[in-house]
Amino acid sequence: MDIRAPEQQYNPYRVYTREEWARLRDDTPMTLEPGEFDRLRSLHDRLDLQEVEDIYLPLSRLLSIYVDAMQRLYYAERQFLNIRDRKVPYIIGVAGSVAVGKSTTARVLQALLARWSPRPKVELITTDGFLYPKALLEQQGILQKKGFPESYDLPLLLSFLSDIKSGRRHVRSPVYSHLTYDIVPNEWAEVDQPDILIVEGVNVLQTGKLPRDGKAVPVVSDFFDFSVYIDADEAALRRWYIKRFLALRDTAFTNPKSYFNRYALLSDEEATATATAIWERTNLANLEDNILPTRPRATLILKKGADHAVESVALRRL
Ligand SMILES: Nc1ncnc2c1ncn2[C@@H]1O[C@H](COP(=O)(O)OP(=O)(O)O)[C@@H](O)[C@H]1O
Ligand SMILES: CC(C)(COP(=O)(O)O)[C@@H](O)C(=O)NCCC(=O)O
Repeated sequence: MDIRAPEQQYNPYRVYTREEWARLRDDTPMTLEPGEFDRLRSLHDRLDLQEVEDIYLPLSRLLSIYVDAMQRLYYAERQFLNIRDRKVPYIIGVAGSVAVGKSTTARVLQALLARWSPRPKVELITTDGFLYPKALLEQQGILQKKGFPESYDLPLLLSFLSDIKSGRRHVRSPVYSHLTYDIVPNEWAEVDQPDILIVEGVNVLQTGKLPRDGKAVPVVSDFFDFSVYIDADEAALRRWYIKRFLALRDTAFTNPKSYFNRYALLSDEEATATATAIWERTNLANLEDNILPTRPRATLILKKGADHAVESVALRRL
């Protein structure tokens, strides 16, 4: 037990206020066009010029240092071992609760990193493509646990990442549809030897239970070179989830093909009650049991305030 006062104990993270972090941008140029912000922003997330300048440009600068250093280490080791093979993709994981804004962060990073010079090939995948099909989740009685570790085809995700890291060409990932609430049959997203791959999903930092006999069991984050956890207080996440549900009721859910079409005619009060119930039963339970416990495994933690803006940044010490 560490009996030192909390302020004297070792903290694996250096923590920066938004203002301190923003200064680390240095002279990193803004490479996004004004018109791109709407395309990159998810429903109800916040993304403006200030957020990109203060948070994402310093992060892009930091990542360029990490990627460059890793490449040099990789070549040095290849020289030492006297082997020649192609360089492996650099993989960045993006984790956090449902409704925290992972998709926005992942898309902004993809856009910024793709504009480094010389232009790297930056691909993005979301882990929802590796959810089991709805029929299988129903059969196992876990449809209400969508997003929990047991709802994913983990061996398929691990073999996908292993193929990417081993330099395979045309690696395919299944595709998930929020509209049908299911995997799309016979549709694939293809990843073809990127320089950088961003892997976004609620559970990407999970380790599962490690076997007692010491047998090697890969976990998703074994394939990551860098990871970002997006954090926010539960009260804010709940509010964002409910607000998004109300917005989807008036848009996506009105499509007769939407799995949630039956919610399209709910009153504000009814929709709020339904969203609160889904939040508590599924997404809050998943946050508490499976997602939040992985936060201390991230390289970088972006903490958002009630207005979606990042208010502090924690970077793991090397
Ligand atoms: N039922 C739904 N119908 C349509 N789009 C949805 C639905 N649920 C979530 N989305 C969209 O899917 C994306 C991923 O959402 P989510 O997994 O909650 O991650 P995050 O909010 O952290 O990006 C977001 O762009 C969100 O707006
Ligand atoms: C599809 C998700 C599990 C997240 O997938 P991810 O890409 O993070 O693996 C989540 O967005 C979701 O739809 N959850 C189901 C419960 C709900 O409708 O809120």
